[in-house]
Amino acid sequence: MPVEEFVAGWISGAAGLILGHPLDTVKVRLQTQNVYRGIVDCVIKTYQRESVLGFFKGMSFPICSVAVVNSVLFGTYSNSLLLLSSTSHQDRKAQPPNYGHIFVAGSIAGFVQAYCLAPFDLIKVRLQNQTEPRARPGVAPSHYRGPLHCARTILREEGPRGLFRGAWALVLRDTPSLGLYFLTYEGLSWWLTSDGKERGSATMLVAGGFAGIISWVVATPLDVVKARMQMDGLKQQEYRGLLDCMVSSARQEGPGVFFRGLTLNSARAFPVNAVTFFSYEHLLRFLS
Ligand SMILES: C[N+](C)(C)CCCC[C@H](N)C(=O)O
Repeated sequence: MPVEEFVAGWISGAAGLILGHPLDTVKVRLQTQNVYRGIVDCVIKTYQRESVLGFFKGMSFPICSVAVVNSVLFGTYSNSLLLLSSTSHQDRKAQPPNYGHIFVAGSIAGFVQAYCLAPFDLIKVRLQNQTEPRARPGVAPSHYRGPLHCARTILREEGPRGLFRGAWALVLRDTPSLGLYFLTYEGLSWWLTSDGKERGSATMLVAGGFAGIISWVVATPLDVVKARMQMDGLKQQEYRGLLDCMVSSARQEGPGVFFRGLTLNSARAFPVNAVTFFSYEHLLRFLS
């Protein structure tokens, strides 16, 4: 089993994550809280109340978890593709990709990583949604004091299943959209590289960026549902399940609700995934 794919997946994921986190925080807030008039309003309010640090809330944990999640994603993808098409990373460069295999391998990887991601993502979303300024003497502390405290509190208040709230929405979001993610990346890379040539750095950046945008566009409706399900249960439970969350969100706020965060997801997706694939490919060359 090629281990270097896991290592490359981990490091490249971390690079992308740091770059995209501030935009991710703004997105999560817009998706789950109805107090902002738009992106600019949310940025200004966050900055005024919480300073630059507000945008980095909930980041320390994903930095650790990305090690697990992204290496599971890229490792499962490569190894599934190896099983399906019996070609290794090196051989695949030489022949045209089988897009069916790529989509299936990406979807399997998406399914597996969604389960690993679920608790980490839930904690991230809960912390990002705490809009209180940093704790000071005299000011009541936030409900969650940090990632571990958040995990313990959820376990106590909502039980172990609480940590997997929204997990189904996450699995549904990630299974097809990660299939599409790898499909776009491989397709565009193949198209941009002339016959017999090595894949160039610019190709990796462009193909990675577009893979990110396309997969996020497809994933955004379920991303909204997922974020709402994850926040549910904090005060009192509002939704009876995934379908109920979809129907009542659409009824109360119109179908446009499913596209909340689309602009931000896409703006964040390009640089994040350009850097992710670029560093992934270069690390693989270096490691193998
Ligand atoms: C499948 N979905 C679109 C949800 C995510 C795909 C991209 C994953 C990347 N780590 C990122 O955060 O952009």
